[in-house]
Amino acid sequence: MNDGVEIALRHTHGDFRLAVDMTAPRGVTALFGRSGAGKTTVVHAVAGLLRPDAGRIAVNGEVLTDTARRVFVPPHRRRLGYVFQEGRLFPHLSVRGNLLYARRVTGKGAAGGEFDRVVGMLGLGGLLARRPATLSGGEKQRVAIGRALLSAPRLLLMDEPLAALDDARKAEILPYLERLRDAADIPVIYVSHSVAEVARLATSVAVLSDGRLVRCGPVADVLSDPSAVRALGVREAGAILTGRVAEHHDDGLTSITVSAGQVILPRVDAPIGSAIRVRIAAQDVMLAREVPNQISALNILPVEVLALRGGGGPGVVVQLGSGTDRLLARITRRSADALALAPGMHCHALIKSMSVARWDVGQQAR
Ligand SMILES: Nc1ncnc2c1ncn2[C@@H]1O[C@H](COP(=O)(O)OP(=O)(O)OP(=O)(O)O)[C@@H](O)[C@H]1O
Repeated sequence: MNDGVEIALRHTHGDFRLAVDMTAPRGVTALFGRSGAGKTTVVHAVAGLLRPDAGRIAVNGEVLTDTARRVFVPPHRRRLGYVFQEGRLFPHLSVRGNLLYARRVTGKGAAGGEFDRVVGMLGLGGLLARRPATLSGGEKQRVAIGRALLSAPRLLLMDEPLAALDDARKAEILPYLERLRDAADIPVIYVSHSVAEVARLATSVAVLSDGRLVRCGPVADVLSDPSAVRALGVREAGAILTGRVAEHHDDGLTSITVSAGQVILPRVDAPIGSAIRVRIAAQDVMLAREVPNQISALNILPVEVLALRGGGGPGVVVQLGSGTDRLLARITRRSADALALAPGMHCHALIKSMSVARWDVGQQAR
């Protein structure tokens, strides 16, 4: 059967028109867009909370909505797990009671081994006897995710699950979401308007703008695509470097082996050999024709200019090949002209170690 979610939708809310054709493969597909882009409308259509004017939605080949054939499976029969911004746990039940709730209602759901697996994956073992009122926001969200998974869904919908949390709680829950991404064998649709979150968690990303799909594909491809920068936001734009932890140094830095060499970052809390991904913001990358000497930036990677894209303003976005990864650099047009940057040219990308935030470094299974 088809692995993933096929979404073809046409819908009008007043002046707002949604027209989306996309596939969310297995893994985490981020639905990214600014406020009002249409993300929630897509999620509601998938959940069966909205009947689109026209469209077809199928999960692993099973049709849930098909307006042409008058198919509309009601929400409660779609077997989807739904995680909202707020955990929406039952206050009168313990964490264990909340986790087992879906099973009690549907009579289906996970068997004992699955319960233990989900509790282990989300680190809920020590919380099982507690009531929701005694949990932090991040803990509540982990319970909500566990409850959704234990209803044995064929698809997990997560609608900005971190939006209500402060940065510290977000940072605490992200490693669990990474584990979920790497362990889940169902597609996950994850709504977000944070590029940093998308870079950290997504396998694929669909970028929505004004009800239209601007770009859809593997996360590393989309985040390094200069034509997606406007929709992602120029200040937030940045590409993903993948690598492995090579060495932890005594001065609080960690060396990472990447396909084009090594980069040095502030301490990465992961064992030697761990596979990691790092978001490098486009505005933190400088370019040089020659290897500069006597410069404070610790990271100098050989790169090839792949494309340049300017807008109406003084800046240009340069897409760079760095070994098998891609980077983006956002520099002034004046600098691009002074360096005579052109596709095919080899130069050097300079990245300050300290410009990479802890939040921008994530772990992945491989
Ligand atoms: N039931 C409705 N009736 C009329 N207009 C609606 C309805 N639901 C959504 N809209 C409009 O459709 C557009 C898309 O809304 P939607 O909630 O899908 O966006 P979003 O990307 O999820 O935004 P946010 O990040 O703010 O939640 C908005 O202009 C919104 O006002």
